[in-house]
Amino acid sequence: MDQQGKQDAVVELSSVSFQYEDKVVLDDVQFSLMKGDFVGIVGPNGSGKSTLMKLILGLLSPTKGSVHLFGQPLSKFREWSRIGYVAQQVAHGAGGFPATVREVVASGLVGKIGLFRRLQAHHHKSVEEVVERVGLTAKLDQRIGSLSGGQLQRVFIARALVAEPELLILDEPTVGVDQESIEQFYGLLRSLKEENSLTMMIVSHDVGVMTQWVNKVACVQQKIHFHGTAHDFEHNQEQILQQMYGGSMKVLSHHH
Ligand SMILES: Nc1ncnc2c1ncn2[C@@H]1O[C@H](COP(=O)(O)OP(=O)(O)OP(=O)(O)O)[C@@H](O)[C@H]1O
Repeated sequence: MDQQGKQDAVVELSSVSFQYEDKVVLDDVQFSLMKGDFVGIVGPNGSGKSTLMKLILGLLSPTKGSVHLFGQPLSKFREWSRIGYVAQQVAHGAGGFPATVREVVASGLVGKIGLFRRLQAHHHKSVEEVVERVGLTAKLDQRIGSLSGGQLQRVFIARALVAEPELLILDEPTVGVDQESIEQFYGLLRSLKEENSLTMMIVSHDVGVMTQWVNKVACVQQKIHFHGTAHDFEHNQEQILQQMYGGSMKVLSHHH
């Protein structure tokens, strides 16, 4: 990659290997995420997708190779508020949790303003604006336990966005969300991405729907089996998925 290319890389993994004790999970992986990309990560269960994300989030360090975030090596990187993360949700896991939408979204500011500082008026305003943006103003002071799976997911997106990250990483965000809400959810992600010039990375098992919305796809199974445009993925997907899933996978495509 040339120098200009490197400067535009939000994430860059060079020859990265990772193993848990004696189990090799990622082997000599090259992966880059360029500014403005919306990348979908595809791979069978246990193929290393979450591990890849944890390496990018600095939760794990590579056994070999290097990770660069916004052009800086992982070991030096401190600007974690530039990265927003929406973790995998256990469907309706928030059931009895007593916090309100406002409180959960405000908790996304902790990394930026510190745990024990009080929220200022402009922080409250940011919370209200982002809640409005995800269409939940009417629920602002309701407990999250009373929300549907799709609404809850939007609360977690708002929490990740309130600190104004440049990179948003989503792990299986559509689990427990009904089909109609999934389409709306991707539509919302796309507009948020455009409005905020976000770079996004999403892991989803729902390959047929996800690949309709992203512009790049990376297929992970210990190695990166494919890393290219969603268009090229779509044209070669039978072959790519056959190679990764051994023929046990059928993809249902949705066209808009
Ligand atoms: N803390 C750990 N200690 C040991 N092995 C682990 C640990 N975490 C994950 N693994 C193993 O590493 C491999 C890759 O796991 P990873 O969670 O990255 O896969 P994944 O592609 O995200 O899977 P899924 O689609 O099921 O979420 C799996 O075989 C898993 O069992």
